[in-house]
Amino acid sequence: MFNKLKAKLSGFKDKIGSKIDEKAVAIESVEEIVEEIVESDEELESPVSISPSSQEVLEEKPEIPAEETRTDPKEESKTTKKFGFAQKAKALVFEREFILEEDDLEEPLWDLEMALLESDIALSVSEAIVNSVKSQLVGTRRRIGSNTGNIVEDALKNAIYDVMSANVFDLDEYVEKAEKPVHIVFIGINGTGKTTSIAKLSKRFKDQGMSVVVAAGDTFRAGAIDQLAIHADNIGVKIIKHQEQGDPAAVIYDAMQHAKAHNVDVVLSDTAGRMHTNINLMEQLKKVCRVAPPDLIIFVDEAVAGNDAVERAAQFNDAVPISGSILTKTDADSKGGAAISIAYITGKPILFLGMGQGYDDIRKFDPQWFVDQLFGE
Ligand SMILES: Nc1nc2c(ncn2[C@@H]2O[C@H](COP(=O)(O)OP(=O)(O)OP(=O)(O)O)[C@@H](O)[C@H]2O)c(=O)[nH]1
Repeated sequence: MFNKLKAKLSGFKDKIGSKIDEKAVAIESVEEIVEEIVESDEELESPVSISPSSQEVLEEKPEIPAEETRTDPKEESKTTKKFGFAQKAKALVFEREFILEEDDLEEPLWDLEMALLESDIALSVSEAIVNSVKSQLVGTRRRIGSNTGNIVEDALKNAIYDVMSANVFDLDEYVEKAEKPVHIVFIGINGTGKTTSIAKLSKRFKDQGMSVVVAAGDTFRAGAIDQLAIHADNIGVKIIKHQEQGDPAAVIYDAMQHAKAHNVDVVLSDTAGRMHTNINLMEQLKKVCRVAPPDLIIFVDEAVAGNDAVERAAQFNDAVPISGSILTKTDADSKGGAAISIAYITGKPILFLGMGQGYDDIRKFDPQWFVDQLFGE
């Protein structure tokens, strides 16, 4: 997953890491070391070992408050047991520090932006990431340990996390608290994985102890109703269906009536795949939303479509405001562009990632997990 993007980010990290090494200068500083709190008399009598972080230790004896010397020995013992004190020493440490100027980063940042664009990350998102990395790295005096790569990695992680975590939304929490039945409509173009995602989420809700009905609102594509019926049968959830070419709004309305009559928790409505440019089908979608108003509209597209998926999400969002997206086929996506861009561009969060064809191959989206994947082994 995302292997090409990982390699590109790693290349940037190495480049800036070498630049930092080039610019870093050694500095000396005195550091106060406070050793562990001494808890008892016995420990007080034994010498306390100090392991300074560098060559020279400037000694400093433990300080005992003057009035303690006047107290009864038993009381003193109690006092030290109760409060203890810290063993202190000062060490002369050698560290390195650096300041990166804008000039130092100009070329690597340009390369980073190109790498992000080649990974199908939308232009405005690439710019946001590059600007964030720049503002984190340029101009501030920073001290470094031995690993310069961590400084760059942290800057990249922060930048990518920020663009991905727009309006994070917890679907499980929403469904748990919402008035039932919760109605979720799935939209998107053909073949991106709407039906499969409905099947995966049906199983997920069922595993959480909820009752689920699926509505076969894709009356347009031959075989779509049967496909959903097979999933429903495999998972053990009820399906509401009409004839092919029937009115999807009527099917979905019936599914909601059934759910209300039988205290069903969640209704997941399939719809026919459509291009956002197909005016008739978009009108049909609006009709579905009028007749059986959804609590949530989830846009489904495939991660492998990259920028196209992001543009489609934005256009669908203009037609019928989406609540969030599911990106499918991330198991086959080496670029990661759609996953990184879609929340930033639509202002609506990614809710789940499809990661395979099995019913359990769905993962609740967590931007931190995603960012960690990009820098993991
Ligand atoms: N590798 C992989 N394949 C997936 C994933 N999600 C769906 N698919 C496959 O993508 C193909 C299309 O999935 P569907 O669920 O039929 O797509 P759809 O959007 O309902 O298609 P239409 O009914 O034509 O609108 C199927 O072969 C799925 O098994 C995924 O996360 N990973």
